Amino acid sequence: MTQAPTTASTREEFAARLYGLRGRYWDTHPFHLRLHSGGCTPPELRRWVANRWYYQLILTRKNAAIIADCPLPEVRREWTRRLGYQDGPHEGEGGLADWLVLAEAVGLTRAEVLDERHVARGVRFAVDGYLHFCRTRSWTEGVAAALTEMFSPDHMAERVTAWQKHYEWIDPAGYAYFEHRIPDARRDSARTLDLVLDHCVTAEQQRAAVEALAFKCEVLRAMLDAVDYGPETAATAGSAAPVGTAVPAGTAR
Ligand SMILES: O=C(O)c1cc(C(=O)O)c2c(n1)C(=O)C(=O)c1cc(C(=O)O)[nH]c1-2
Repeated sequence: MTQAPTTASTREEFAARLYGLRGRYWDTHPFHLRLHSGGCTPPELRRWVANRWYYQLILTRKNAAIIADCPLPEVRREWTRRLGYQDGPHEGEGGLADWLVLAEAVGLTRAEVLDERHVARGVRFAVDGYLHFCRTRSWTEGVAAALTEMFSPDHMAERVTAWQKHYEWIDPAGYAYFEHRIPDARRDSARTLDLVLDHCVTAEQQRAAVEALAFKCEVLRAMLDAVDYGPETAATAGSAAPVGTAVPAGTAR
């Protein structure tokens, strides 16, 4: 890792340091590459969707933690908009509801998503780690961690195109989440970057912000490592192996 500067960067230099983490974003993780090239089986695609649910679930809580630490009314007012995004104004609306529509579109039942039976332990630890980070670090670090949003719109758009091409069996109603999220993420990420550039002005604050974004990239990649590893979860560990995963005796895994 390159050494952080000991003096504060200019606004432009600091923005370049944050953008410099682009290569660590999860779009180039081997699982995403396979997913977008049509190489995933239906159960693998379902596993991705069921595990991402766990990430969606903590977003409102981590945003509330950021607000709880922030002493500035103008920032709190702005970040508060995010609190309603996943939960929506009413039952059946908002990001979580859209994610459940996606889950059904790929062949999962709501019950098996809601009871988290497919959530891999590595996904749980990574996502819980992100929530813990936002609860215990400064609000500026929490906001900086959300800057993966700068990299996400193009990746989400590519996902929709790739899935429509390679997985025609997915019900198109499932794409509502991404259709809503892509324009919002484009708009929000520009504002999030301004907040970080405006409020991280010392060398130490800027170093912490860059590290927060790097940490978030690791959280996302760790989630995919766990999804890629296979279907074992707390619900299946120690019980008979799920169909199709049995390893013949004497075969190294
Ligand atoms: O589908 C994706 O690839 C993707 C990535 C990310 C991200 O980069 O963290 C988010 C989302 N989607 C998303 O839908 C979302 O609401 C979101 C919120 C945040 C955040 O950290 O505050 N990231 C993301």
